[in-house]
Amino acid sequence: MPKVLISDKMDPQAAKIFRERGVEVDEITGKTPDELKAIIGEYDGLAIRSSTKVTKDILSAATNLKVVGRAGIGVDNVDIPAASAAGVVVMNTPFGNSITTAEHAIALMFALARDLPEADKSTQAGKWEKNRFMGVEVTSKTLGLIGAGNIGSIVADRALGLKMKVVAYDPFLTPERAQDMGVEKVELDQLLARADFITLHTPLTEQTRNILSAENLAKTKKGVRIVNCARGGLIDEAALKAGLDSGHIAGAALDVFVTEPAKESPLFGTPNFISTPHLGASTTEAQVNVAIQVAEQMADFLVSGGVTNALNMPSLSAEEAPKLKPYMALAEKLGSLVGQLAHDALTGLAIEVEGAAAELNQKPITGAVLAGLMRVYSDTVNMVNAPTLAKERGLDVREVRHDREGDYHTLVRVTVDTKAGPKSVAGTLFGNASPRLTEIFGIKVEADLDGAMLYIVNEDAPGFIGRLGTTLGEAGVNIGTFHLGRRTAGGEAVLLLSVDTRVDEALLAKVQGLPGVKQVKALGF
Ligand SMILES: NC(=O)c1ccc[n+]([C@@H]2O[C@H](COP(=O)([O-])OP(=O)(O)OC[C@H]3O[C@@H](n4cnc5c(N)ncnc54)[C@H](O)[C@@H]3O)[C@@H](O)[C@H]2O)c1
Ligand SMILES: O=C(O)[C@H](O)COP(=O)(O)O
Repeated sequence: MPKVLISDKMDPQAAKIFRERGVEVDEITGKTPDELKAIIGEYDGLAIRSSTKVTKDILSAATNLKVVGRAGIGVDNVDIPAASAAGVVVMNTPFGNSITTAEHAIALMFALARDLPEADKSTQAGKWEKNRFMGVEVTSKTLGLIGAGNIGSIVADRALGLKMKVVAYDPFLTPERAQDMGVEKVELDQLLARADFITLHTPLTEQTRNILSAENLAKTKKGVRIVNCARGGLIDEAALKAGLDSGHIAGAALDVFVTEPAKESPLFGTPNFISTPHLGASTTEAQVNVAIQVAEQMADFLVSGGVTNALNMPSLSAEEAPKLKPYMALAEKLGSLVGQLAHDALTGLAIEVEGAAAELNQKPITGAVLAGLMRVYSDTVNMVNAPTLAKERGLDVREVRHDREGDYHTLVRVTVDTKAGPKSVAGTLFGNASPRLTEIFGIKVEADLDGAMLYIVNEDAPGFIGRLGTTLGEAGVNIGTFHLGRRTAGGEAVLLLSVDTRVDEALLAKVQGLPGVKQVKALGF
């Protein structure tokens, strides 16, 4: 039974779903990094929000970990390259809290427009300062959206409903999408110059860090009001404070800070500054949504291999997973075979599918080939880290899908580019379930690739098989299965034997010494 740790506060629906789906679950929140490190080795899955930091150090102790599930959107608290290198899938729930966060941005915009927190404080202090608070309308004002993805587009929709004009800066926003959204796509400088309100909705990346820098804040319209419900670090907090103090910025509302929890900040106490403690996603509805989604996605992965919303692996639905499973086994065996026989000076490889295989999602097949192939270099390789390892080695990976009838109802072929030219192996599924090799380096041979095997290339000549059988027999090695193929009668032949005991170096040398033997190699699957 797979075991998951929920390490941040999550709606109880998550634990309920894990248990219903046959996953054991512990809910232990508030652990320090050292405490988490001490227990993480027990778990196959880790379900988090934004508090738990999944660092390289934590991952180094996570010896059983297969998946990190983020009940929410931002994954900047997860070291994704380190997770990928450790073969851990990282998934999030990209839509579950979008409406809630967009509503928080709109709420903060209104709070700024009418100075609601301060008005509330003064009223409850018995001051009744009716003449102190003079707000602004949002109707007909220009809202500048920085980032027009899921949340930004919901904010735009709500703002248009409030009769605002919306301009958006997002380099990935197409003109067609902007038109559909009813917003005007602009450059950042135009947005800064025109917006009465600015809301930020981008992830924190090297491109977006300090996107509202001192220089950019100076380009904003005097009296601008700024809302950040995305990520701390998008705004230079010191420059924001200076802009509020000088009166150039009429108000700012931050839900997120460079350092969280933000127990102190120069911004605290600044007039016209409002803050909330990273509450963007904190509604009952959003928390139920993300808890259900993360538990379903993680359980799908741990129980049936389905992959949804992964950031470091292609998607694979829970319905596709069982169909693809035998193909992934075949692909991994073919990758492993070429890896064991032809891994020297590889520059690239092509993975071709035809027949029934061509109707499936090819990405998991490619991932499995790479996992099998890269295992020659590292025994901690799996489908998550294999593509990165292949990239690091500069391998050119090509996927080809053939729309043609071949000799087999379904076929996967792996061709590696070697110094000696392309070398190809192919395989099919017997009974749609059982992987079978059909061709090795241009020679037709039908073989199971299973357990300990011997690969022998020899000259096709009478008496060889007898001599080989005697040599192995005298060494106490029992032959399980025996598969033979040849290029031409009397030409080059290939033998694939499964053996019940490991063939040691001394015996390999003996076989290599038999007349007509060109190559001998012990294989393992
Ligand atoms: N405060 C909270 O509690 C809370 C809740 C949910 C999400 N968030 C955060 O809100 C942000 C947006 O989430 P989303 O779901 O809309 O993400 P999204 O991926 O759907 O949208 C992000 C948008 O930013 C755009 N973008 C990327 N680089 C850009 C750049 N350099 N300049 C301008 N635009 C750029 C992308 O093209 C994309 O359209 C994320 O940082 C997320 O972590 C915060
Ligand atoms: O990216 C997100 O989903 C938000 O920042 C929400 O974070 P939280 O789950 O800690 O509330």
